[in-house]
Amino acid sequence: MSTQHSSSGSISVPFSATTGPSAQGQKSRFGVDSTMSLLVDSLKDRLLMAVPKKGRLHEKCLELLSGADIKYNRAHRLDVALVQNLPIALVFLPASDIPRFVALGSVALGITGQDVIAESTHAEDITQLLPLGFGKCALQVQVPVSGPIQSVEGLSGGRIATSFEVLAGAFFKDVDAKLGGQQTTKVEYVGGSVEAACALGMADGIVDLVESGDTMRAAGLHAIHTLITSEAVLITQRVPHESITPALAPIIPLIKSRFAGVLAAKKFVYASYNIQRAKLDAALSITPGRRAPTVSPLDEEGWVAVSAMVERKKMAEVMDELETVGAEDVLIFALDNCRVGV
Ligand SMILES: Nc1ncnc2c1ncn2[C@@H]1O[C@H](COP(=O)(O)OP(=O)(O)OP(=O)(O)O)[C@@H](O)[C@H]1O
Ligand SMILES: O=P(O)(O)OC[C@H]1O[C@H](OP(=O)(O)OP(=O)(O)O)[C@H](O)[C@@H]1O
Repeated sequence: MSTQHSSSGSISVPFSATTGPSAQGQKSRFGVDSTMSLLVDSLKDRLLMAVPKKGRLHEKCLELLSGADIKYNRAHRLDVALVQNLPIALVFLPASDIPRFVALGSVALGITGQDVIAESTHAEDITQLLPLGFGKCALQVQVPVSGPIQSVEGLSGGRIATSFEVLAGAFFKDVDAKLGGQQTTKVEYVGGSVEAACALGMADGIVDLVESGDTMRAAGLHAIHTLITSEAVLITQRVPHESITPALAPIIPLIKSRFAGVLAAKKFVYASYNIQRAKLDAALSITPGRRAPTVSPLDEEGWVAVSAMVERKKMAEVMDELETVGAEDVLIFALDNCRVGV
């Protein structure tokens, strides 16, 4: 879908709504059909938040919204959805367009990858509010495992295929300059399936994202340098846009705080156990809690109950150690949500 966007602070009307056939057959004098004009009206008092409409980040974003109790109905084919329980409208956009929409103030908040922020020309106008712990990957220079070139210096003067022409261009400009500036590396844009470029003879190396490395290895490539690492982040404008009224401004920290709660609930579990008071010090050194553990007397002489937050990834190890020091009735509870920061 092609989208008009403006820096006016209000969401632009999707292009198809102004030019395509009206769903209701009824066009306003501005050429916007009545359904869309109602939608545009209802956006006026809402904070706009951009969410990747497809790709690697989409599903994870929907899970995050659900965890943060952001409820909405998205009509079929419509890229705007009104949130039912907060004055927010979600705008579904390609991840790579979100930095621009946020930087220009067309939307107040957005979720996208740090890689596409770095690749955009708007990085300086964007504040990263919260890393979200998913969409983790690295932008790497890759070459054929058995090829003649095995260093970034060796690629200087050659051909590079990438979807990240800004970052790759700047990187190889630097490499060329360090080698005396006699040769220029040619960085060419490829929209997807970048890994095929070397095998097809159109590039000596590529710059692309790597997570598990499966795609890279399947193409007979390996990484020889990392340009940046990336994960999904919640972003806003560096200088808040005028459309963010005093009534809407508190929504930004509210969303950040809700998202942080969802992340913390995934990161921690709640441990509870009983132990003899004589063995308490040893147990507390295993479960110090985030601030301090809760210790309550039990209705049995010499025994206490302890509860504390424990990092989920250390859960099994902590249970083993607690058992060793004499803890009994060790229980672990998953957290649905919490507010403890991450
Ligand atoms: N393999 C991966 N593992 C984890 N995160 C990734 C991976 N590939 C991409 N990402 C993250 O997801 C973002 C979107 O990538 P994706 O390829 O899904 O985009 P897309 O919206 O489908 O765009 P395109 O139209 O280029 O395919 C990337 O900018 C990056 O932050
Ligand atoms: O290291 P891996 O876990 O294999 O992931 C890396 C792949 O993921 C991304 O592409 P994606 O599959 O999103 O599709 P694309 O090639 O169309 O961009 C990226 O461009 C790599 O191709």
